[in-house]
Amino acid sequence: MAKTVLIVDDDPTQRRLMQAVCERAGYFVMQAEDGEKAIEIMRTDAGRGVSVMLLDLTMPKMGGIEVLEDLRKFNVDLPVIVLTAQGGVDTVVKAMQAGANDFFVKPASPERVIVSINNALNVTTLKGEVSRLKRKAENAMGFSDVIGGSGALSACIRMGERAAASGIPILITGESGTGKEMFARAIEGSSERSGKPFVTVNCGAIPDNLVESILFGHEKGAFTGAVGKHAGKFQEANGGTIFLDEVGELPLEAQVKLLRVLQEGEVDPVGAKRPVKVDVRVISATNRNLAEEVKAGTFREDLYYRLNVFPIEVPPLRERRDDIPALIDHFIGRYNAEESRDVQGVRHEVLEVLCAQDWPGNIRQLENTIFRAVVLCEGAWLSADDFPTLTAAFEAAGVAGGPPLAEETDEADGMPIESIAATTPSRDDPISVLDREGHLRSLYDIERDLIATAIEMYNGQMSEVARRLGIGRSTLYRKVQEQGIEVRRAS
Ligand SMILES: Nc1ncnc2c1ncn2[C@@H]1O[C@H](COP(=O)(O)OP(=O)(O)OP(=O)(O)O)[C@@H](O)[C@H]1O
Repeated sequence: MAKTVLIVDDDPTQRRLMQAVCERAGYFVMQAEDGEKAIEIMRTDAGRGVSVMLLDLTMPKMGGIEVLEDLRKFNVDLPVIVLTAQGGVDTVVKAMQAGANDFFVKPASPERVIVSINNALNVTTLKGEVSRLKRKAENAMGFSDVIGGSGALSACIRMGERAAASGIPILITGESGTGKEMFARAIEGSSERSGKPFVTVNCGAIPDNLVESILFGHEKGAFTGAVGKHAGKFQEANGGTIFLDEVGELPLEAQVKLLRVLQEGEVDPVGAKRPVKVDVRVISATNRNLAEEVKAGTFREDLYYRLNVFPIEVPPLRERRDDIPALIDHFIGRYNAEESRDVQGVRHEVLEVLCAQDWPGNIRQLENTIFRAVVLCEGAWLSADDFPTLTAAFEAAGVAGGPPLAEETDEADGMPIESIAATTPSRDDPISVLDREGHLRSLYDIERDLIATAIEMYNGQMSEVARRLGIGRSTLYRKVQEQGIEVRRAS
């Protein structure tokens, strides 16, 4: 999703110029004609969508420094880039002291403006990523780290929040990669055990003969190879939480011992004379049907009831497709930060195909797909070419790869532009409202054809195109960007 820039300037010409520069780089734009209006916007819901502010320092009524000071009282994080007519050191120092992130002296080149905005956004993303990793390292992740607001996920989050408020044993079920461990971490981070140890055990990955010693510990010499005393995962997790992933894979003997830990709150290290008291919250997870395992005799019924006191089922991604755009945005931000890349988002038509996939490997698969796409991407927006494993899906949807969006220009720059959309109709082929089977085409498709036709008819004169279509130029640029209408300079 494109980020939004709020332009605050009392000069309408400056605002229009900046708007054109930002929109050409793929940003959404909001405008405020004075400082008071800017503060008003930032205090509303619309302000929450703003990612960076371009702020003129010299304005009547409320100057830029005053705006900054006011803003920092309720929003310390928003990156603010100040514009000044005079490059006096004093003014710049004052602005930086008031919390500006960067400055430039007017008139600035479009490249300078965009580099400054991109840098500010990259710093925000990096800060977010650092704080997420810090929370993870400190076992203090919360439900705000769980991305997605679909109905299916929200219900799960509400359950998780309730469970976090008590010490009740939780069984998280769901397909592989749906985020079961992430939920377990969010539960611990939202509970009074936040910041305490969080120990993950993949029960399916431990050899049968070592399960007991790894979970419950052993004394020196308890068995051949036990050269030293070992505390085991439960003692390691003392005071915090143990996450037993794939709990259905535990051998029956270990299941008996686990039941004892849950009932008595103590572990029996192998070869030890006395049990050891532990205070551990148990969260277990499985992608198997444990009730079936109980019927088949491979999982103890008493342990099943003990673990399954508070079940939470994390739905597969295909049942919460509404979450896909936000997850993609999140992963683009993460991999931009990790790989020092500057990908802005996904082209609209590409996003549609991504949302339509079933993602059998769930969020893990989506995450890895975005990681690879960010590394492959050569432009600012992820295109079909960046998803080589989904070529067939893009072909079936009629989505072509193609070069990255070229920089647009308009009549103000004295350079005509021409637009070529995959579906651009010619002038002799008026836009049809019906498809080949005689059914109504979607509004989206008709609109895209109309815009492409208008750009072609009016030779890329964007003001004229916008006027003819009866929409603002910023809306026109946004639609061109969103609808993947390729725009390139005429030769
Ligand atoms: N809601 C979410 N928001 C952001 N990232 C998520 C979300 N859910 C899962 N992830 C990410 O997806 C990846 C897989 O998640 P996780 O390991 O929690 O899944 P799992 O269900 O425990 O998988 P498995 O069953 O294979 O162990 C992780 O990198 C995790 O950070």
